[in-house]
Amino acid sequence: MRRATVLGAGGWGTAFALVLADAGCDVRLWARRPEVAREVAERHTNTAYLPGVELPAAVRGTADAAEALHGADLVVLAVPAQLLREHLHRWRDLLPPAAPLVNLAKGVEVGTGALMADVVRQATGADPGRVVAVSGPNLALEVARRQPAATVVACADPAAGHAVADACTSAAFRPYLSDDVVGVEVAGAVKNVVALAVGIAEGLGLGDNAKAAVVTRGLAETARLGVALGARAGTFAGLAGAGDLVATCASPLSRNHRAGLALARGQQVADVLLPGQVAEGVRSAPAVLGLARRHGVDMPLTEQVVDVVAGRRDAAEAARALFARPRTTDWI
Ligand SMILES: NC(=O)c1ccc[n+]([C@@H]2O[C@H](COP(=O)([O-])OP(=O)(O)OC[C@H]3O[C@@H](n4cnc5c(N)ncnc54)[C@H](O)[C@@H]3O)[C@@H](O)[C@H]2O)c1
Ligand SMILES: O=P(O)(O)OC[C@H](O)CO
Repeated sequence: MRRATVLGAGGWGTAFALVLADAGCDVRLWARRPEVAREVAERHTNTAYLPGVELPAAVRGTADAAEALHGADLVVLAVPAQLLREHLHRWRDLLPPAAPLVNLAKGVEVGTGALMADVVRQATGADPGRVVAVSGPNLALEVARRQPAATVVACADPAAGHAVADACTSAAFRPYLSDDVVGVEVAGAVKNVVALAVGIAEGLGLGDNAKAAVVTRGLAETARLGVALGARAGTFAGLAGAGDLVATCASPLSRNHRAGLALARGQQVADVLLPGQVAEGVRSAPAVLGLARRHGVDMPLTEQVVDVVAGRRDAAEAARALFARPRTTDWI
């Protein structure tokens, strides 16, 4: 039995811990708040993030990072994107030297424009072959309820990718492998921005044709950015690209989708999230746009989302501005 440590006990960290346990791993789940760690350890639940879900006995909760990381064969990072670097600095000396470091966060770092795998490498000094990204259409509550889901495990080193995929393959969770870490991470980060745009379109009552246009043009600008950063275009047609967009943009479970709806209705994003929950697109959107501008990539949807989130432009005006753009070519 492999020993896995999940650092971060929000919705996805906890659901992924359940998947690892179902796949036969012995799992330590680190929670920042001692009361969450205690609830996981004593009652096998994390009701704040995954109501109605019972965790397997093989998932053990702790608020002590040293205890969580001792002897780990696999380390899963499940903290929000903007908090990843500072947490890794804190944990650096506790990380087992050879264990793969698996990032679950979907975002771009504000200030540096770094993708999460770069943050992991920079903050830990880990070799790129040890850094793994897991991303796909994986709404945490569905995964925790063991509703079937597929994902992408991306790593520059196929052996590390296979080891991580083995550790998280269960009857209801099916990983696909990739070596396109940049593509998988760009797809995951930008889909949150596109989901905000879809939520905004829905909140404005624009209809399904408009939402389909936002999803498709959103995917086109995601792929443009990814390719400029060295990703393969095909990655964006896969689970981490089109797959995750379909799930996130269609589901009321998506926090980014709900946040977009709130913005269109003039509500605050915080009004539609649970305390401590994150809608990563809100913080990452300006970082995505900054990255795109540095690489000369046009991202008109992201540009409008950034302005709406910042309160510089109202949602209806943003939709009109997109329709008033000069005609362009379909894909990509
Ligand atoms: N929830 C999903 O369905 C899902 C699926 C795939 C990927 N993800 C990604 O996984 C990452 C983690 O999301 P999640 O859904 O597990 O989180 P969540 O939104 O359910 O909870 C937020 C997490 O951040 C922690 N947190 C909040 N403020 C903090 C602070 N100041 N310092 C330290 N920790 C703090 C909370 O304790 C909690 O663990 C995100 O990047 C998200 O995009 C989420
Ligand atoms: O709830 P969201 O919007 O963060 O989306 C969750 C996952 O990323 C879906 O794959």
